[in-house]
Amino acid sequence: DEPAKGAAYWGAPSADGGRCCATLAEVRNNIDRIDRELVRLMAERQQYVGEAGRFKKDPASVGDPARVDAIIARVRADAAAQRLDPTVAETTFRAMIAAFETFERAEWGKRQAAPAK
Ligand SMILES: O=C(O)C(=O)C[C@]1(C(=O)O)C=C[C@@H](O)C=C1
Repeated sequence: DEPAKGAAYWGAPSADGGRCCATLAEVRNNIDRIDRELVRLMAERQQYVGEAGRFKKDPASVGDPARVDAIIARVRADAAAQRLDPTVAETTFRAMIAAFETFERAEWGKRQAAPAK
């Protein structure tokens, strides 16, 4: 694939300073690269979420709406500063945290069933 010579028609600079993308395959290669990084970071996040569960007295205490609100406020501000649509950021993080809460509750239950020696 040859790179596009000019900026994206919808505004400059586009992705990679207007150098990307001449083809849909080029767009998707970049999305795949970014997704691999996101998965790596989510795996690291999951380890800390599991740790957080050690400080909760029961599975019903796993969810902490005040903490979630604080995360969302920070994420929206960070998103705006980095030109990520804040609504995309909030929707993604709310879904991610909900999934991690389910994970954290399950881990809590596993620890009860098989406590560390
Ligand atoms: O900070 C915590 O207490 C967590 O358990 C982590 C986490 C998160 O995924 O960030 C998950 C559940 C809570 O609702 C709040 C935040």
